This record gives sequence, C-alpha cells and structure tokens, in this order.
Amino acid sequence: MPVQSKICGLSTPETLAAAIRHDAAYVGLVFFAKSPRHLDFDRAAALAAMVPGHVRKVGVVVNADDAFLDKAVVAAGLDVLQLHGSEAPERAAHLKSRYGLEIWKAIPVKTRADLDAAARYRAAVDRVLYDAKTPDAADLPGGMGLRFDWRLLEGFAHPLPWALSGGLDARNLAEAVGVTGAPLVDTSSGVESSPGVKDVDKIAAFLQSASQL
Ligand SMILES: O=C(O)c1ccccc1NCC(=O)[C@H](O)[C@H](O)COP(=O)(O)O
Repeated sequence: MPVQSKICGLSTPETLAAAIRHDAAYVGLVFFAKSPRHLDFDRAAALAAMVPGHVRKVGVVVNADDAFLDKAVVAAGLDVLQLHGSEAPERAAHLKSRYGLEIWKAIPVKTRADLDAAARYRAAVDRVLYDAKTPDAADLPGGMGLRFDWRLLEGFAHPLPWALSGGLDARNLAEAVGVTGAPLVDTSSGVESSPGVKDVDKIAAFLQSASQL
C-alpha cells in the first residue's frame, strides 16, 4: 500500500496547486484564529474551489461549536473534519452524525500512555492522527513542527485507522515511516519557510519522498 500524504495549513493558490500537482491525497485548511494558517470562510471557499474531487479537503478545527462548523463545512465543501482540540468522543460522534463527514481526532503524544486515548474514540471517529503534544503555554495545539518519539508506536495495536504527524519533513519522512509503518503522513511546518508560509519546493520534496516509500 503506498503511503498517503496530507499537506496541512495551505493558504495560497500557488501552494495548494503544488500540493495537488504532486499528488497529496489530502489538503488541510485551518480554521483557528490563533494560527498563522487561519482562513476566513471566503478565503477557504476560494481555495476549496481549486481542489479536484479526488483530493480530499480536511478542515482543521479546535473545540469549534456547531454554528461555526456549519459555516466551515459549507464554505469549503469539506470532506473530513479534523478535531484538534479537547473534543470528547461524544462530541466527535455528534459531529459525525450531524455532518455525515469523515471525522479524524488528533491525539497529542508525548509518552506511551498518551496513545491509550485513541481507543476511547473507537466508535466515534474514522481515524486518529498522532501528533506531538505542544507545550501547555503554547497558542497552538498543532502545527509547531514538534515531533514525538516515533518508537512509541512500535508494536502498538492501533484501535483505528491512523495517521502520523508532528515535525515531519522530506528529510525525516523515510525514517518516520520505517519506524512506525504509518499509512498516512501529515505535515505543515516541514513544508514551510517560516510559520504559515508554505514553500512550493518543500511541498514537492515531501510528496516526492512519500511517493518513494
Ligand atoms: O497548523 C496549525 O496552525 C494548527 C493550528 C491549530 C490546530 C492544528 C493545527 N495543525 C494541525 C495539523 O494537522 C498539522 O499538520 C500537524 O499538527 C503537524 O504540524 P507540524 O508539526 O507543523 O508539521
């Protein structure tokens, strides 16, 4: 099975086009005001209109309420909702039934015990995304280019389809997938020149590296 890729936090037509051209399976649009990658609904709609049907649009949200999500889902024609806050399994299940979309839950990881949270979402979501836990004082729960110890996933009995995230880039991707066996990889900072500024060449290099795994 080839490794699939998600490029997260795209915010310009040029970088979105690069992700599509180089075969990203998923593109991530961030709806979180504190993020340097945040999109308002109009910009999200304009970007979403560029995305062909075979590329899935993932909306990244943090403890968002239904009124906000109603607008995001419609504006961007989302295929997937990625819950990147402290959403409980019951909240995730509610969103699955409300929107009928694929639901992913980010699981923040620093220690082996953090992985146990994934099983709580077994009946509620379609996929978990293991991401590096960010510092308590940080503004962002993701997208900080931090990685966790990939060896924590060695031998782990995954309760759900899953993805690997956190500090991935073209140079470390082969090692990360070699250690974890990840079927889907996600990156944001690793394809940027500075926070929130995506780099077309880095996007191409990341997706090329994934295609060779
Ligand atoms: O990217 C953001 O700014 C962001 C903000 C709030 C919640 C989640 C966010 N990103 C989620 C992602 O899926 C990132 O790709 C993931 O955290 C990995 O980021 P990075 O370590 O920078 O590659």
